[in-house]
Amino acid sequence: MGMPARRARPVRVLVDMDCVLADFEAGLLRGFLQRFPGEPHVPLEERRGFSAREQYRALRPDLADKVTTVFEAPGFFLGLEPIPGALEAMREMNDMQDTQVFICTSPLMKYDHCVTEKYRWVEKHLGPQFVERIIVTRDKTVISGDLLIDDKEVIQGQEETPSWEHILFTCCHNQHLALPPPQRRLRSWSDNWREIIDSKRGALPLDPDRLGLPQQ
Ligand SMILES: O=c1ccn([C@@H]2O[C@H](COP(=O)(O)O)[C@@H](O)[C@H]2O)c(=O)[nH]1
Ligand SMILES: [Mg+2]
Repeated sequence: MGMPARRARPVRVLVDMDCVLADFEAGLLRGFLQRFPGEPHVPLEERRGFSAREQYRALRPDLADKVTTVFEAPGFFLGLEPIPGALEAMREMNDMQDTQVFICTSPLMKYDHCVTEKYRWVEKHLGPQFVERIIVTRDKTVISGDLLIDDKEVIQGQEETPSWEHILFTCCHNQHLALPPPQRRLRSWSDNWREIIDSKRGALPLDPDRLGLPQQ
């Protein structure tokens, strides 16, 4: 008979929203061109660095505030298109055994529309079961997880050694970066995200059931 089966701890995956699930960069460029036709802009192939605001500032100082008005406007976050393959990947990940999925996203400081629209976006594209999985935080380092899939090249906060491994999700603004080993990339949702999740299973405390070892 033996002892009741004990399961291994699930792998907890934190998935960023802007540029990973929702196409922030394409929405921003589209909105900028509509709002400020005739002004210089940064084509997606030329985006460098996380902050669009700073790159527009470098192009011409007054463009920093102009580009910011685009992503602070009502309807901006709700209107973003899903990143190709993201919704299917999230549903599949959520159905995987021994896997917990959370959406981990940072709000704007000017949060009026951003926060509610992020919730509405998730409900619209992924459904209410994912709304329960939203974590909104300006500091992702204090959230515990095994993996954080995020397009931001450097993620810093109060916790110097976050529990998660940061997987850099490729986006126009980070595609040129050479990553310091052993940092890993996910090039798109067609890339090997399942393998990355499975690579974390070996690092978890071993399940005696699966090894045939006596349980304590
Ligand atoms: O130039 C920019 C570009 C983006 N933002 C905001 O940062 C967060 C990104 O959140 P993540 O969770 O890291 O994806 C989002 O609120 C963007 O609007 C910015 O402030 N300036
Ligand atoms: Mg992001």
